[in-house]
Amino acid sequence: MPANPADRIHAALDRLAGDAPALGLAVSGGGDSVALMRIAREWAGDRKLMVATVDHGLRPDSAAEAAQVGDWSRDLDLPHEVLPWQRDGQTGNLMAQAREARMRLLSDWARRHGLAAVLLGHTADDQAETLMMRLARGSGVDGLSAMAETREAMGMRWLRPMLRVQRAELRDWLREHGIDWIDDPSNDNSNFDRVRFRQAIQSLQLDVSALARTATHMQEARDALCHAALSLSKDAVIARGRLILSGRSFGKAPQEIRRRLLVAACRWVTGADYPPRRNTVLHALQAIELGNRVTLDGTMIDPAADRIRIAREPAAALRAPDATAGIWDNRWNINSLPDGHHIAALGTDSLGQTSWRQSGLPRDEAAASPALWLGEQLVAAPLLRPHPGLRISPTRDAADFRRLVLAH
Ligand SMILES: Nc1ncnc2c1ncn2[C@@H]1O[C@H](COP(=O)(O)OP(=O)(O)OP(=O)(O)O)[C@@H](O)[C@H]1O
Repeated sequence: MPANPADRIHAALDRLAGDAPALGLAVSGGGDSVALMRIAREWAGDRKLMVATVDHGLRPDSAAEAAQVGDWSRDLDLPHEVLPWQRDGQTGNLMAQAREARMRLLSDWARRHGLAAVLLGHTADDQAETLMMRLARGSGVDGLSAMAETREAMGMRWLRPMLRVQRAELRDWLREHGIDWIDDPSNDNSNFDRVRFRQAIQSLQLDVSALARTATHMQEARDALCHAALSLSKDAVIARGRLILSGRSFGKAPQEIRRRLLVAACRWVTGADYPPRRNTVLHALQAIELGNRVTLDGTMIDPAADRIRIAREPAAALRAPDATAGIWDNRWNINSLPDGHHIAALGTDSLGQTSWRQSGLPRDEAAASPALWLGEQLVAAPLLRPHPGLRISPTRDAADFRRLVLAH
């Protein structure tokens, strides 16, 4: 492995960015992202690089710091944009909100400019800290995989080409090249978990690269689990917004593989961004083993000897807001809804009873009104046959299911 951090980052950029013609750089002004900006600039050649700084407005100097990154970008002939965060009176964990807002602002910016991906300046130290924080929380293989070098989130691709380089190496590189950066005082504030873990790593003299390697081994183990779950998912059948898994191969698989498949199935049916809580999934797995019907995060799971059917839970579908066109219940594209019609759901509840409700109307009124039924049946009420004017298609297909099985 070449000793120079810049060479190693160039090699990582070759591997991760391929020949993407336009990339974004997220630069806070801290040492890591300033080094990334310089090193990516040397590497870029004919590629278009653009820089953005999110001004969270949480410290008095934040606007001046963002402007400073603008000056440094100009020196390198790179276009720069400041993205201000408008924090509209939200309460709760400020750091988590700031992180979420930063990713959202950066992904919107990157899409606006047609950028293929955004580069982030996380280092082996950030990876080691993340691993230790997750270890302390009792995380499993997924959590201990810490940060991936490439990731899709918020409709954007994120690349971390510096995960195998240590912060100290980058600081030396910056000093050697006479390059300035901004020291954020919150990086030393031990009120933050991450800072406390950083200090613990230092005081125990733990090897940051070895910790980061553990994260890489965990990623490999996770990939193997995903691969096993993917082979099992090949038996799945998709029918009218439902998934049917083969009961026989599901029953024979190890619990961790069954858990992954069930999480993916559940997310596929509902379109949820996040997986259901681990305990609720384990509870559902137990019910399946006993052959009992169970609900999980807005889905209804109906096990039988030879198949397990995962459908949208009717009560959850009925809570979805009314729609006249567009996407309904995060599952169906409704391109044309005939005049005077509205959307309703029909399904079976956990006791096997058919629910016959729609949009909160009493049954008699609902029966009298023209409605489109979605769910286990797709018909126009009260005629109980497909409405000729209806154009409707599912928002997800089998390829999306496979993507979810591999997602982390
Ligand atoms: N305000 C910001 N504007 C743009 N990008 C940011 C901002 N804050 C963080 N990032 C991006 O996320 C990465 C990781 O964030 P983190 O909070 O660990 O970094 P930092 O301590 O702010 O600064 P640095 O990593 O540059 O030393 C940064 O390297 C940078 O790519």
